[in-house]
Amino acid sequence: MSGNDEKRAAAEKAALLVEPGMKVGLGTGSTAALLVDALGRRWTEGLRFLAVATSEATHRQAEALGIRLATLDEEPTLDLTIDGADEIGPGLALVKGGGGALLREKLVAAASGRMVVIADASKRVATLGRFPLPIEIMPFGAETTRRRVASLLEAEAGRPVDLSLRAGKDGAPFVTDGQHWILDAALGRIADPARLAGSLKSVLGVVEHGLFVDMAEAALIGTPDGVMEETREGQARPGDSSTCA
Ligand SMILES: O=C(CO)[C@H](O)[C@H](O)COP(=O)(O)O
Repeated sequence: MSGNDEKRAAAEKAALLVEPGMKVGLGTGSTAALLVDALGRRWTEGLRFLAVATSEATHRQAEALGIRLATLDEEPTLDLTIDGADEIGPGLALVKGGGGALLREKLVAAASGRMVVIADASKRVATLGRFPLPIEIMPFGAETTRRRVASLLEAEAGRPVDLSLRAGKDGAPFVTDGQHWILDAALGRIADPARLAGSLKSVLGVVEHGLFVDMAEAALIGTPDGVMEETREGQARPGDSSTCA
């Protein structure tokens, strides 16, 4: 089974969690795109629900499939958000933001009764930090913010941390849907995600970071042996989407 097959299997399983009349947050990224495709097929078959997208890209995809969409301001309370992740660590702590949508992803997940993560098996890690941590910052005074973040991370890691401004395809800074920029921090290991999350939030100029702690309730992870469901408490079992509540 390839990584893409694993993503697809997890996404198809998660699509079965959506029930008639639900208000659903739709994530961003290649795994979330497979979910939106699966939900588009369910919509064609007659399932009716309301969706809030976590990015302009997901909004466009869902709109093209005919799925009914609202903004988070129109629907500030959602039943369920299903989203991908760059890393899934113990307690379902996540690193997200590889696709640059972390701010809207966090706002939508926080407005949801539950968040379910979908991913291929490569995303499961014993300790977060192998994937560079995205940190969304204000473009104004970006260099001053970068220096503040660098000194915080150096103090946390006990060594200088490589902190790069994410570039878009044209080489200019990558601009998020919220018109912000992103720093990617190569931490290697995040010993205490909750503590780092709190520290980063207090840095002037930081808009948001890609650590999602105590947000995901369950993960559906595609593996060569099928989709495994993991809960925040760490129980893993073969995925039965009907029990993923
Ligand atoms: O956080 C995200 C986007 O901001 C994505 O969920 C994350 O990058 C995973 O993407 P993919 O499903 O393509 O591996």
